[in-house]
Amino acid sequence: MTKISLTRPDDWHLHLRDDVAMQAVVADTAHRFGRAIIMPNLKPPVTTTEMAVAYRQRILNALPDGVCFEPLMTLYLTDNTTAEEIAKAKASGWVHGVKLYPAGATTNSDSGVTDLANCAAALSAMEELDLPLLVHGEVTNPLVDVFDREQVFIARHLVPLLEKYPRLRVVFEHITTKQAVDFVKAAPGNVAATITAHHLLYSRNAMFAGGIRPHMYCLPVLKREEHRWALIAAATSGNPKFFLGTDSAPHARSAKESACGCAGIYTSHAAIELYAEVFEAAKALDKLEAFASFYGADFYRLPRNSDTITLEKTAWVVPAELPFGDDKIVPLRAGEHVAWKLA
Ligand SMILES: NC(=O)N[C@@H](CC(=O)O)C(=O)O
Ligand SMILES: [Zn+2]
Ligand SMILES: [Zn+2]
Repeated sequence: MTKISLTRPDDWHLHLRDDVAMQAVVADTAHRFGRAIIMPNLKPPVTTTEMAVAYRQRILNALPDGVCFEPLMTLYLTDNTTAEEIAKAKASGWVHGVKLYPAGATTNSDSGVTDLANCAAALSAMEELDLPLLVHGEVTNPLVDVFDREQVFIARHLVPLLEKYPRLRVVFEHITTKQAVDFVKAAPGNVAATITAHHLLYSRNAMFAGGIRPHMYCLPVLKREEHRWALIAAATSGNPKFFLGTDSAPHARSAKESACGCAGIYTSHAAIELYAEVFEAAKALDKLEAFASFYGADFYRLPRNSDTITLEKTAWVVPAELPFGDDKIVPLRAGEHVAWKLA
């Protein structure tokens, strides 16, 4: 196969940042995807509907002329999020989910939730109003091994959460383990998961290939090869609970190449192309469209896109770096080939 057309995909997990950083990256997403779920972990975080609506407008203002792209906004859940704020978010029509960051789990999660018990009113309101909870599913206990934090989160937090709020729609974001795949498969229909391109393409070996590779560091951290196989099997299975979410998370080169480098991998410049590589290698290109363009929209109860994109099997070289305000981003595959190209 040398060319494929698919319904325009959506990205169900994306970091666009703000200001000049956003200006540098938003076109990469908007050229490929019709919509994206925009993560709220700005500084300060997007904790109110008012902030989300203002952020949405800044995203629209940053779009290149003539490009049609719909940012789907989210709120950042804190210990203090009220049921009133949830009602406001739902009523606005612009907010499509509320993001749970366990405090300290990842980039800009300092204002995140310290104990889910503090969020009872907000979670009840979300269940009642049918506003999905989007979860960064890792425990933060420093005694838990960093490679086990996702599987421990399932048992300690996700299972009790779904017992308490059985009708709450939950997206387990950027899953990285076989345990997460098994959990989502066995869960009822109100539970789904996003899977990134980098967790489908790389195992943790990639972080240490010939030396330490800060641009391959993200959270949840890359896992063993056997987990990657489980993710590929889930993504290519045709199970509508698994859909595309890049978690493209740009950081300045200087912040990544540091004694304490930031977590996050930038993939928006080649996002759908990278997924095409995975699906082709798994001999499942026929499953790509539903994973990328149907299942997420269905879960979020939004119409599927009606236009299409075309990918060609033409290798191209990713630039060594991309502009990022005063700094640069080192994108995934910098200086290396990507097998598919957006026509
Ligand atoms: N994925 C990452 O490694 N980083 C994300 C945060 C997140 O999604 O956890 C970021 O905002 O940089
Ligand atoms: Zn996360
Ligand atoms: Zn993320």
